[in-house]
Amino acid sequence: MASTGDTATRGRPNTARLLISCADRRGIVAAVSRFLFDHGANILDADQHTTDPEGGTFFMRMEFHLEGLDVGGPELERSFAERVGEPFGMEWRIAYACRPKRVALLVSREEHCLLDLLWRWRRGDLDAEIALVLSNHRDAERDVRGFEVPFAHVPVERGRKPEAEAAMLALLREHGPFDLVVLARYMQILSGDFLAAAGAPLINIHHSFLPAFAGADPYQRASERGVKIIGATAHYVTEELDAGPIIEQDVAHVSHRDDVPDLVRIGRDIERTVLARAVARHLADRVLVHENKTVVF
Ligand SMILES: Nc1nc2c(c(=O)[nH]1)N[C@@H](CN(C=O)c1ccc(C(=O)N[C@@H](CCC(=O)O)C(=O)O)cc1)CN2
Repeated sequence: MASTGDTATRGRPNTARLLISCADRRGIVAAVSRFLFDHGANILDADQHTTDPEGGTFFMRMEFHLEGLDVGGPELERSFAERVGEPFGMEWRIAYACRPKRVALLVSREEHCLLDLLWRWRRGDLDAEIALVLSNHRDAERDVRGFEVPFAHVPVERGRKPEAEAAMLALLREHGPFDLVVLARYMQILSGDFLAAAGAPLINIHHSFLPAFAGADPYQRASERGVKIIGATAHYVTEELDAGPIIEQDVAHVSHRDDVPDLVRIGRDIERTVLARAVARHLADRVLVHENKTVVF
């Protein structure tokens, strides 16, 4: 399992990230680099990927210094659209790293992923502002308040999930805007209406190596199947349960000697590390989604 070092997301101040996807063709890298050069940008990091040089899809991430730029953000974006974006038929955006992204965390009873993210944030290893924790239980309340983060309890009563989701959306609006909502072992299925209204992408940590054992109780089902590895998967949340674009995964070996509590215990470390990696990559604008898959730079 990789070290936690790869979850640090200290953004470079005064930089921006240009993210691009488009039909692959010759001249894209040259056009983007020339555009940035012409506007006085100093490129700090460049990465690209193509699914197929002949007719595939091209992806690019360029990180560059804003210092020395001859125009401001809005004019830069207007100029990029005219000179590069439209001629190449690009889907693109520019993310400015000047302000930390605002993050809300959702949790149910299992607190290991929540606390891991809060500890990384307090240590300065997560370049974000964690501005709200929502939970359908009160178990984490005392710990969250210890981090001086607002905590709200929104119970989900049987047959009254729409009311709970409405209350959660109101709290997200009150404490927002948010750039990301993280389901840190939040164990309620969210409706499509909630996802559409949340106002930010959502990342979930599923406690199995998807697509195996999607849904509830994956460790119980894995044990019954006699698996020799268990895993965790961080993915963007879609209306279809545990079927969103996968961002990060990892596994650990287990054996016939491990019962379900052992799998749960071993799984906790995988879950929290995988989630932290996925959140870090999202916060660093390193994840592009195409169809139901991701390109992670
Ligand atoms: N729309 C989505 N909502 C959620 C997703 C998702 O991918 N899309 N991921 C889940 C997390 N999860 C597994 O990782 C999961 C959570 C809950 C359940 C489930 O069956 N929940 C029951 C109630 C359980 C309870 O009351 O304790 C339910 O919601 O009816 C399965 C998988 C988070 N949400």
